[in-house]
Amino acid sequence: MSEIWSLFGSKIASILFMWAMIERYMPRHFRNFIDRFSQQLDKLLNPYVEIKFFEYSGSYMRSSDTFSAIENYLSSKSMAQARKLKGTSTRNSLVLKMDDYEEVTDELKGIKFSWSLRKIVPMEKSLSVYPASEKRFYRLTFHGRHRRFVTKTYLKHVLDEGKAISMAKRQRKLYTNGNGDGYSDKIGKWSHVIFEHPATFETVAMDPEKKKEIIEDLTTFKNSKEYYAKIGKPWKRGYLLFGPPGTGKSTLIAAIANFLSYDVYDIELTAVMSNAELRKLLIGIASKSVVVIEDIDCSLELTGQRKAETSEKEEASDGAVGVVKKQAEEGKKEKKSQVTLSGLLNFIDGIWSASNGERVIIFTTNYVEKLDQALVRRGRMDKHIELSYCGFEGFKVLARNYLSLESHDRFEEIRGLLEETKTTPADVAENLMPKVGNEDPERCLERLIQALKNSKEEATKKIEKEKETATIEESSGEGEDTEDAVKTCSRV
Ligand SMILES: Nc1ncnc2c1ncn2[C@@H]1O[C@H](COP(=O)(O)OP(=O)(O)OP(=O)(O)O)[C@@H](O)[C@H]1O
Ligand SMILES: [Mg+2]
Repeated sequence: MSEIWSLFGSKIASILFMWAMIERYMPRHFRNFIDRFSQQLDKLLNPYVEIKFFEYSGSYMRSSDTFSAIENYLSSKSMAQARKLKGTSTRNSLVLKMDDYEEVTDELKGIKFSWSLRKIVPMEKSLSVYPASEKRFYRLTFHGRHRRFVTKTYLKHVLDEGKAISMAKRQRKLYTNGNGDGYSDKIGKWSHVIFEHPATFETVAMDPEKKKEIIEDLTTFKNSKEYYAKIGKPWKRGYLLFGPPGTGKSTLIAAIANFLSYDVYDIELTAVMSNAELRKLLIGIASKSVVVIEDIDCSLELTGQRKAETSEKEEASDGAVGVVKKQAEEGKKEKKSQVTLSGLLNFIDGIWSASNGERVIIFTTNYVEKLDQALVRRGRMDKHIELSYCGFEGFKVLARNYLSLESHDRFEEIRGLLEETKTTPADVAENLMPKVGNEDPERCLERLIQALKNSKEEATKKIEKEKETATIEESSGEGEDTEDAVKTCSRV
C-alpha cells in the first residue's frame, strides 16, 4: 500500500513540475487557448453559477444592506432547514440565523436555488491598525440557464422580501418637532422616542364596514408604488379624521401606523415658527411614515386671530391688570407661529412633498366645519373619516377588548341605551375597564348601564330645559315684535 502511495505522489509531483515548465515556456497565445478550453470544459462539467454577497462593502467597510436583506429573507428557511443555527438577541426578541457553512435551498416559480453562508479567513496577520477579520458572504448557486431569471426577477424578489421583513421587524419611532422654546439647534429638527402604541384595527371600536374600507384603502396604497409612478403622482395619501373628543381619532392613527409598520411624525404646528422651518421638517421626514397634525383647527391662523381678538377685548375691560397682561402677551406674540395656510398647503402637496414618498398624512379635528375648504379638498385629504359616538358594534369590540366577552344577556339592553344616547367610545371604555384586580364583568356592564341611564336622563332634562327656554324666548320675542311694530308705527 505504501508503495502505491509513494508511486502516486511521485507521479503527481512530476505532473506539477511538467505543468510549471509548460506554463513558463509555452507561447502566450497557446496558453490563452488552453485557459479558454479549460473554462469551456469547466462550464460543460459544472453548469452552475455562483454569486457572492459580502457582509461589508465599499472602502469604508459599511455593513451591506443587501447582506442583511438576504439574511432576513433566509431566516425562516434557515429555521426550517439549517442544522446549525446562531442565536442573537435584539431589543424585543431572539433571532435565529444559519451558522457559517450551512446551506439552505429556496424555490421560486419551480426553479431551485441554493444559499450558503461562507467566510474567508485571513491567512496572514494584518499590519494594519485594524485587526484583519473574516469576510463573511452569502453564496447563491443556481443553474446557468436561469441566469436571466436570477438577475431580472429572483434577486429583486429576495431583496424586496428581505427589506419588507426588516421593515416589519424594526423598532419603530415616534418623532416630534422641537419643543418651540426657541433653542436654535432644535429648529427644523425632529426628536424621537420608540413608538410602542398597542392599538390595532382589531382593538379600534368603529363601524365594521368603515373599518374594512380603511384597511382596504391602506392596503391598496401600500402596494401601489408602480401605479403612483405611472400616473405621475407622489406616493402619498391624505386622511382627515374628524369627530367629537374621545371618539378614537388618535387611537385610529396609532392603529394605522401599526398596520402599515410605519414611523409616526407628530407635528406640533404651533411650535413651527415659519413656513421655511416647516419645509425643513418636511425634508427630514423619511419614507414609510405617517405624518400627523392633530387638532388642525387649533393650529391654523384663522383660529389664532380669533383668540387674539378676544384677549384684546378682555384687556380693554380689565384696566390696569390688562396692561400687565398685555405686556406678557406681547412677549408671547413674538414667538407666535408664522406658518400660513399656503405654507401648510405646500407642505402637503408642494414640490418638496414628493421627496421620500410612501407617506400617509393625517389631520384630525373636532370641528370639521371650521377648516378651510382648500385644506381638506379631495386630492389633498383623499379620505374624510368621521369617528362618531359609540354604536353597538363598537361596544362589542370594546367588550371583547376589556372584558373578553363575546356576548351577554345584558348586551340587548346596552344596545337600546346606546341608540338613545350620545356616548363616546372613550366613556364606554372607561366604564368597562375593571376598577379592581379581578372585577366581575357583570359589575362592569352594570356600571356602564348605569352611566348610560344617567346620560339619557341628563339628555332628556337638557332637551326639556331647551324647550322651556325656547318658549320663553318666543313669548318675549313676540312682545319685542309688538314693541318694534308700535315704534315703527309711531315713527310713521
Ligand atoms: N374608537 C375607539 N376604539 C377603541 N378605544 C377608543 C376609541 N375611542 C376612544 N377610545 C379610548 O378612549 C381613549 C381616548 O381616545 P382618543 O384619544 O383616541 O380620542 P380622540 O378622538 O383622539 O380625542 P380628542 O379629540 O380629544 O383628541 C383612548 O385611549 C382609548 O382607550
Ligand atoms: Mg386625539
